[in-house]
Amino acid sequence: MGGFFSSIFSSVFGTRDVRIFIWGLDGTGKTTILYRLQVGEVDTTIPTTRFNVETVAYKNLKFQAILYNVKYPFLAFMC
Ligand SMILES: Nc1nc2c(ncn2[C@@H]2O[C@H](COP(=O)(O)OP(=O)(O)OP(=O)(O)O)[C@@H](O)[C@H]2O)c(=O)[nH]1
Ligand SMILES: [Mg+2]
Repeated sequence: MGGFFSSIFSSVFGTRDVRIFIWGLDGTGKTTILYRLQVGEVDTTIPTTRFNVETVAYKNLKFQAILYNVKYPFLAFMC
């Protein structure tokens, strides 16, 4: 799934600066999507606790991504 979405992002966003919110259960490919855009192939990922925010530069696209693991209560995301 990570590979699929990284292809979609690169073709849709063009040159605009955007902020995206990616949410899903653990192990569903959220971090892989970003790493595929940043470094290409992805060997291993470290599970994210609650959420993390990353700035990604890919070709002429720069965006900020918030990765949120929905197994944690939403209030934990706000803290
Ligand atoms: N086969 C396959 N494996 C994938 C794909 N995307 C991710 N994975 C694998 O699924 C596992 C979990 O991917 P992550 O990107 O760490 O998942 P995550 O959603 O960030 O997980 P948390 O950080 O725990 O919330 C890794 O071993 C990835 O290599 C995909 O499109 N195809
Ligand atoms: Mg992750």
